[in-house]
Amino acid sequence: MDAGDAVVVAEDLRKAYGDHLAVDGVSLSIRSGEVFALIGPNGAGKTTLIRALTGTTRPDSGSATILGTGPEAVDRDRIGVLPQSFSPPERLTARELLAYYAGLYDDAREPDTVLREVGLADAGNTRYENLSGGQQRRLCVGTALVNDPDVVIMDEPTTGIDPAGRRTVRGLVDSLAAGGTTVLVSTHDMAEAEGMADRVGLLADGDLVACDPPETLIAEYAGESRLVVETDATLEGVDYPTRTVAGGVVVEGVDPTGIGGVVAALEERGIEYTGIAWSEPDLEDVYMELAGEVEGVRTGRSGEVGFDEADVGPAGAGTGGESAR
Ligand SMILES: Nc1ncnc2c1ncn2[C@@H]1O[C@H](COP(=O)(O)OP(=O)(O)OP(=O)(O)O)[C@@H](O)[C@H]1O
Repeated sequence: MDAGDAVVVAEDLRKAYGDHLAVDGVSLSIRSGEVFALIGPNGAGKTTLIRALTGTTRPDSGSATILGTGPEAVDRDRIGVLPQSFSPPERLTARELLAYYAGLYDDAREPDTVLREVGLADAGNTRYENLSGGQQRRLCVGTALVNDPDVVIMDEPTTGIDPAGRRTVRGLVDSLAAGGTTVLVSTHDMAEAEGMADRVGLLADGDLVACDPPETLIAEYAGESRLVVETDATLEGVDYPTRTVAGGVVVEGVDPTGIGGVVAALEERGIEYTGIAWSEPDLEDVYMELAGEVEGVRTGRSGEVGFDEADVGPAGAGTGGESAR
């Protein structure tokens, strides 16, 4: 990447709380107009990294740069930030609240335009405290966009927002990026990250363990598309490698044209099954491959990760007591 093109830059950022290293020497560079999604387990360091990048926490070492300057010196008119925890004045209506934040900038957008964008056109006169949790979060997203920023940094913008609202936010991010805005978001929604981001960075234990376009990560870490047969039986005589997981058998290396052959083999051998599911590798598989074991360690249940999560994941990921890494 051309260094001059970089809009948000972390260089060897490090931040510890006591003896816990929350961010352990992270370097990344987000270019102009790029949508970058940060993913990773709870406590991985996403918020700490975002706070260091936006100047709300001081890193112990390393540097953060936004639009060519330190976060404390960046032109506030050019940046929109949505923190993970954000408590705006509760007694203001949605419209008043956007007008209040708009008033903090030299140049700002019409509150009603922003209300429409975040799907709150009908809630302009409702006090913040009387909005639902998801509506409040939508409004908070709006406050980050009210100054028409060049760089938008949002920590879990869609947490608490319903599926249709998530699509709205995703559409917003798409149109921001189409207009040249640089966007950094953190999210626990893998489909959202995969769908909206040009690049995804996965943080685990304060380390940026992977950072690439979603399709590159999927090709590298997510394994093959696979067929999951829900059965108690073992599958003999199927022309593909299989592995038994909780609740069924994963048939690997089948392409869609091979599904019929597998079903025929099951019928021929009288193998009972309750369902068959086809699964394409996706970013959730990447997550489970690179960070899935964290949950097993935390819960003391390594190797017992649920069927939906790891068992339908890449070959060898989190099943049968194997390490996910
Ligand atoms: N102000 C703080 N004081 C002490 N420890 C902190 C503080 N902020 C964060 N931590 C610790 O730093 C680590 C990283 O936390 P952080 O909030 O950055 O994680 P995260 O990836 O954003 O998690 P989540 O997905 O749950 O939001 C955690 O172990 C957390 O307990």
